[in-house]
Amino acid sequence: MKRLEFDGTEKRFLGTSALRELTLTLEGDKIIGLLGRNGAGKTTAMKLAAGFLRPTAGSVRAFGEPAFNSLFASANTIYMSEDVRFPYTLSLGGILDELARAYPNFDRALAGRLADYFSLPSDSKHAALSKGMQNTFNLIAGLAARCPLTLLDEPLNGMDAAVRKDLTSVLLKEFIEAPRMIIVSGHQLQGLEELFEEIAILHKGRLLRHEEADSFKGQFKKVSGPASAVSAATERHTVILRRPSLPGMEEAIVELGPGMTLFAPAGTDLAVSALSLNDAYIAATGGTEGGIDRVYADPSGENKPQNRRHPANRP
Ligand SMILES: Nc1ncnc2c1ncn2[C@@H]1O[C@H](COP(=O)(O)OP(=O)(O)OP(=O)(O)O)[C@@H](O)[C@H]1O
Repeated sequence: MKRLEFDGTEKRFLGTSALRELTLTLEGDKIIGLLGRNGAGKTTAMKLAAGFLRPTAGSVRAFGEPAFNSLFASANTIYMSEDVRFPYTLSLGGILDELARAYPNFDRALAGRLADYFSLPSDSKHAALSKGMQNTFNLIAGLAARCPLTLLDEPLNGMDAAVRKDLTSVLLKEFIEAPRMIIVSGHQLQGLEELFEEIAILHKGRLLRHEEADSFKGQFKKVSGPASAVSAATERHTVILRRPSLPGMEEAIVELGPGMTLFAPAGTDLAVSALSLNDAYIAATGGTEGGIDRVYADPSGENKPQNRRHPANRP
């Protein structure tokens, strides 16, 4: 049974198209990164998957059933984000008790231990917590529910570095302890990138990429060295960003053509290095030569991006 299927899914809000013709099938127990810049459509896709929104056109199916209005799908799905609010009258402990009643796999004891570890007192009110603490609590609750389809919308927003590091470990431990499909959205990966087996990138409401994280990452390289050597080495690839570094030197980020590789020729000063998943995804969704430096170097705006072939540059 397919866990989650978007088929020609469109979602419009009055005049805005949040998602356009999204066709994407996700299967199996794995941690999947749903990536995209601000406004790409990640939250909309997650809320459609959770059955909170009805698609304008096309369909969204979870566990083989329409996600919207399916009791079976909603009993097996949990969506968490920093915007999820709980009844004001309940304490944190009370919220965990209620969630344990709603979700059959909810590990109430573990949720309590995690809440203690992250200094979230059982008798506190959710609304009285700081933003980062609210999001920490929401993530604990979302993971302790152990739902077969777990949707975490920007789960590390607002957390300090130490909490982020701990919660990244919690996410991995939880996945190992109770394998499920965990979809994590974000525009800043904040250390989560090592967890992703698969990624889907949304860009301006459309699916830009869907593939294994390692294979995606391997398609991008950073090339730096003398300008002429950088030009020669990158001419057969899609140049995403190119900028001067030291005098006479340049650095470029390229996307390799299918089946192509790029090595620094022996005896040259050219350096070729891999990109992190975070940088590769930014490159894939950036697509303007020169990056922010171009704005400062060319105040007239006449020197428009040259790389119109890049998918991220399509209107
Ligand atoms: N309820 C709404 N009413 C009107 N427009 C909306 C609504 N929800 C989302 N949008 C629009 O749909 C588009 C996609 O928004 P969405 O929140 O899904 O993106 P996102 O990728 O999650 O962005 P971010 O990373 O900034 O949270 C945006 O242009 C947004 O303004």
